[in-house]
Order: sequence, then C-alpha cells, then structure tokens
Amino acid sequence: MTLSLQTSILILKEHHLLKSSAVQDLVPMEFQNISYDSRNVDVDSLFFIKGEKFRPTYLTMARENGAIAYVAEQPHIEGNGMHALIVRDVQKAMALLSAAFFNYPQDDLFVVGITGTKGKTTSSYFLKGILDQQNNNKTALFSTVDRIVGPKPEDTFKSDLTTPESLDLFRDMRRSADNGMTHLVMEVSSQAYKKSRVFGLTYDLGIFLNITPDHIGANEHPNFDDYLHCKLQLLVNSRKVIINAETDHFDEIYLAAKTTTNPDSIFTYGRQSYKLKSHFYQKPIDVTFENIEFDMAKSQFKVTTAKPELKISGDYQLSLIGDFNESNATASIIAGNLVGVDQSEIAKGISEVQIPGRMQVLKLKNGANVIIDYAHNLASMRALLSFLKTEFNNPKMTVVVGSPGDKGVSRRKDFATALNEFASQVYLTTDDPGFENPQDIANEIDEQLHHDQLTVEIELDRKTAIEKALQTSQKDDVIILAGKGNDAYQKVRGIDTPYETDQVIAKAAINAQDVQ
Ligand SMILES: CC(=O)N[C@H]1[C@@H](OP(=O)(O)OP(=O)(O)OC[C@H]2O[C@@H](n3ccc(=O)[nH]c3=O)[C@H](O)[C@@H]2O)O[C@H](CO)[C@@H](O)[C@@H]1O[C@H](C)C(=O)N[C@@H](C)C(=O)N[C@H](CCC(=O)O)C(=O)O
Ligand SMILES: Nc1ncnc2c1ncn2[C@@H]1O[C@H](COP(=O)(O)OP(=O)(O)OP(=O)(O)O)[C@@H](O)[C@H]1O
Repeated sequence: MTLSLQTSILILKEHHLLKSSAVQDLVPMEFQNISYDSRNVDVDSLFFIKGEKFRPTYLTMARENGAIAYVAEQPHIEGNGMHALIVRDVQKAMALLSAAFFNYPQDDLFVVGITGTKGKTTSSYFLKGILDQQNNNKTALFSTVDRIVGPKPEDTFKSDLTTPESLDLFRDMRRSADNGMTHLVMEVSSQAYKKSRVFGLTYDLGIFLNITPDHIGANEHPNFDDYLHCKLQLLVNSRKVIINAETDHFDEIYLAAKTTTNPDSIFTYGRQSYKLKSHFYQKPIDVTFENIEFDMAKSQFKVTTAKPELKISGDYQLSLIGDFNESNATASIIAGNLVGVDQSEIAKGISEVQIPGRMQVLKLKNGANVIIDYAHNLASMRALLSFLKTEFNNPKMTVVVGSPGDKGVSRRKDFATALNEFASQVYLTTDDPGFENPQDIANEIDEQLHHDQLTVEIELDRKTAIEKALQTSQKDDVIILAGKGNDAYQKVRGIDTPYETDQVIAKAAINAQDVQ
C-alpha cells in the first residue's frame, strides 16, 4: 500500500480540512507507511499527531524512525525539513487518509455497523453466526471482545477498543478483504463518532438497538444529547437501517435515519405485545417477536412479519437465555435477510451462537445456578435481574459486582438502585479500579444500599468474593457474577493485571465442591 503526498493534499482540500502545507524538495513524495504512534513508525512514513498526551519528542522519534511527513493541527519545529500538512481536524484527516492508504477496503466488503447502549456485542456475534452460514465463515468481526480478520486461528485477536482507531480500522478491513472475507460486522461505539474514527465510512446496513444514559463523564460525553447525537451518526451514514421500535428516543432516531435513507429501506422491530407511541412513525412495526419458552440453556421465540420482502417469519432457538437476547437476535435476523440469507440458514446460524461472558450458565451440585454476564450499567443490570427474577420464579439472588474507576461514576448509584430492587445478597468487589481505590468505590455503592433488606459484604479480592458467593449458596439460588464478562484482566493503575476470568474461577470452585 502507498499514498502520494499530492493525493493526500487533494483529499484534504476536497474535504476542506487543509489549513496549510509545507512541501519539501528533497524527501520522497510517496508514503510507504502511515502511523499515529512514533514507536511503530517505519521508513518513508506519514505520521499523525493527535491526542492530549502527545509530546513533541514523539515527532522527533517518529522522524528518526523514518517519518518523512506529518499531519497535525499546528506546525511543530521538531518537524522542520519534513512535509507538513496542517489540518483543521487531525482525527478526520487520519480517517480519510487511512481509507485512501488502504485503498478503500470498505468497497471490498459488505459492511454492517451496529450501535446501541447495550447488545452490540451480542447482536454482532448473532449476525456473524448467520452470515457465516451463507459465506462459509467469511464474516469479519470487529467487536469489543474479539477482532476477526480472516479464517485462520491467528486472524482472531483480542480487541483493544470497541471500534478501532481509524487507521487500525481501515488496516484491519483491508486485511479482512485480502484474507478473503466478504462481509464485516462491526460494533460502532458513540466514541467512534466523537473521535471521528469512522469519519467518511458508509455502512451497507446500520442497526440501532437502544439508547439509555451511559458513557457520560469527563473522558467520554459531556451530556446525554452529545451521546445521542454521536450514536445517530450511524444512521445518517447507512444505506439501509434497522431500528428497535422499543428504544427510548425512537422518534428522534427514526427521523435521523429518514434524513438520508428512504423510508422503504428502514425496518423496525419490537415484541408483539409492544404498542409503539410515536408522533412520526405512523406504520405498524415491521417485524414482531414473542417468546415461546426459556429453559436453562436456551430460549425459543417466534418472529412474524407482514412485510412481503422479508421472509423471516418462523420459530427460532438461541443457545442463550435472556428476553433482551431475543430482541438482539431479531435485529440480526432481519439483517441476515437483508444480506440475502435464507430463513432456514438464519435459524441454523443463530441457534449455535455463544458469546464469551454473556449469559453463561453454570450449575452447582446443590442445584443453584450461576450466571456469568457482562451487565455493567443500570439498563443491563435491570434487564438481567428482572429477567432472572421472573424466569427463576423469584429466587434468592446473590450478586457479585464492582464498579470501574476513573469512568462511569454514575454506575455506582445505578448498581445500588438495581440491587435494592432485585437482590437479596451482595458481594461488593473489584472491577477495573484504574487509578481509584477499590475500597472507596465499594463504599460508594454500599452507602446507597438498603441494608435492612440486603445482606452486604465487601470482599475486594474478586476471586474470593466469587468463591464465598458460591459456598454460601443453597438449592434454587441464583448467583450472578456481573460486569466483567470474559475479561481476563483487571485494569489497575494503567496496567492490565492478569485475572483468571469469572468463568474459570467459578468452574474451579464448582469442581472443588464436587470432589469434597
Ligand atoms: C478518549 C479516547 O477516545 N482516547 C483514545 C485515543 O487517545 P488519544 O488520541 O487521546 O491519544 P493519547 O492517549 O492522548 O496519546 C497521544 C498520541 O501519542 C502517541 N504516542 C504515545 C506514546 C509514544 O511513545 N509515542 C506516540 O506517538 C499515541 O499513539 C497517541 O496517538 O486514541 C487511542 C488510540 O490511538 C485510544 O487508545 C484512546 O482510547 C482510550 C484508551 C479509551 O479507553 N477510550 C474509550 C473511552 C473508548 O473509546 N471506548 C469506546 C467504547 C465505549 C462503549 O462501550 O460504548 C470504544 O470504542 O472502545
Ligand atoms: N438489548 C439489551 N437490552 C438491555 N440489556 C442488554 C441487551 N443486550 C444485552 N444486554 C445486557 O448487557 C450486557 C452486555 O451486552 P453486550 O456485550 O452485547 O452489549 P454491548 O453493547 O456490546 O456493551 P458494551 O458497550 O458495554 O461493550 C449483557 O451481558 C446483558 O446483561
């Protein structure tokens, strides 16, 4: 891959991003590499200067490592003698130049973007399971959990961000296409739009699952309006759109979709019993679903549609429980159809999907159930606990949970709210404390718990907390290990400290009980 200086200037001018440029005579005019990290700069590179933590010495290092040009929002003397492209917005410039450098990989893939406060990862895995049926495992996946850029085991790796930085995004799209992948399912976070990681990208299909207040704080969104605004951008940039009719702010979401997408290409869904109250959307919901049955390992549900072009009516089974997963699945089923997968293949593909750390069920010898789940905000914790309460007939629920440091501070109060509503017993523990003291975080949750209704213990060692919750369980109890999903680390003072995972710890504790 290469990109010329002249083409870069043209692209930036075309998008009104170029403030000024300094072109040198003696250095090459063609970039062989691009990078935003001085530690990864190679010969004849274009270097992007971005981020609050940027230090001028990084430019010096980049130059020593082979950078011949830089893109930045202001000139830097460390770059004297290099080509300099001074732009209005370096994140947007990086997205556009990365797409060009990697030769517009989105044109070689069918790209589906999924956004929502909750359910992105789950719906992405469902859709990959469906599409893989048709394209013989050629679906790339960019999710919070895994990034899959090809069919071989070495093409799957752990993600750092939900939506990658633009340069990494277009690079991994190119790798996916070159590895023979035909489709890409990607989670699109609100931060991806806030930080212009997906600037200029058009999705063949965009899915909007839901929105509730989250990700509001110093390092994320200043307020809910900003959060919603960023999420709506997915719809404005999608050729076809699927929207959950049950989501809060449906009218605003539908209107955003309609600004760029013909209403015939916008599909809505909701549960059969749901009555949509909308000022703008006068049609009935296009696709409805209803539960048939849950058991410990699976859920069965029915999908109905009166839209002739959607041939998806029928019964479906998931290897996951949770009424919210039927909603996630319905979005993926509609998407599968719009991509051209047959109903029978959709049903087969979705039935086998399991997702690391989402609604995994283990059984204790005494008959109690352990649920390992990634619920880590108010909406998901409520959805999870209210589902389990109904499903297991008002069981005693013990929840092992912590709240992260440095972000999502409102979650501490939110967890207390959900625990007060549903739990009987709580172990407050550690979950990515970052630069905060986990004891202080636990105390903040604890102060808001109703101690007259709940048994509460603060046990900061998460492994011990899980073991205690399992040891004290009785028949028919439900123990919920919440918030960490399949994470194999605890983020402590800027370092990902290895952690066995909730699942490994719970399984070991169950096995130890079995041999006692
Ligand atoms: C707020 C935010 O979006 N930050 C992201 C952003 O950081 P940044 O541009 O501010 O960069 P920085 O950390 O200040 O560093 C400055 C620059 O110096 C460079 N550098 C650094 C050291 C060096 O020796 N040489 C060098 O050149 C770095 O590569 C970087 O380009 O770009 C970095 C990659 O270039 C990201 O890792 C980082 O994500 C942070 C860690 C993060 O956690 N972001 C979260 C909030 C996020 O984006 N989450 C969403 C999911 C939210 C949801 O669940 O919905 C996501 O999509 O993952
Ligand atoms: N549609 C939904 N509505 C409410 N809660 C949900 C929904 N889908 C999943 N959940 C809950 O949210 C948790 C996280 O789900 P998932 O990982 O699919 O969401 P996500 O959008 O990718 O989350 P995040 O942005 O936090 O990574 C699940 O473990 C489950 O408890």
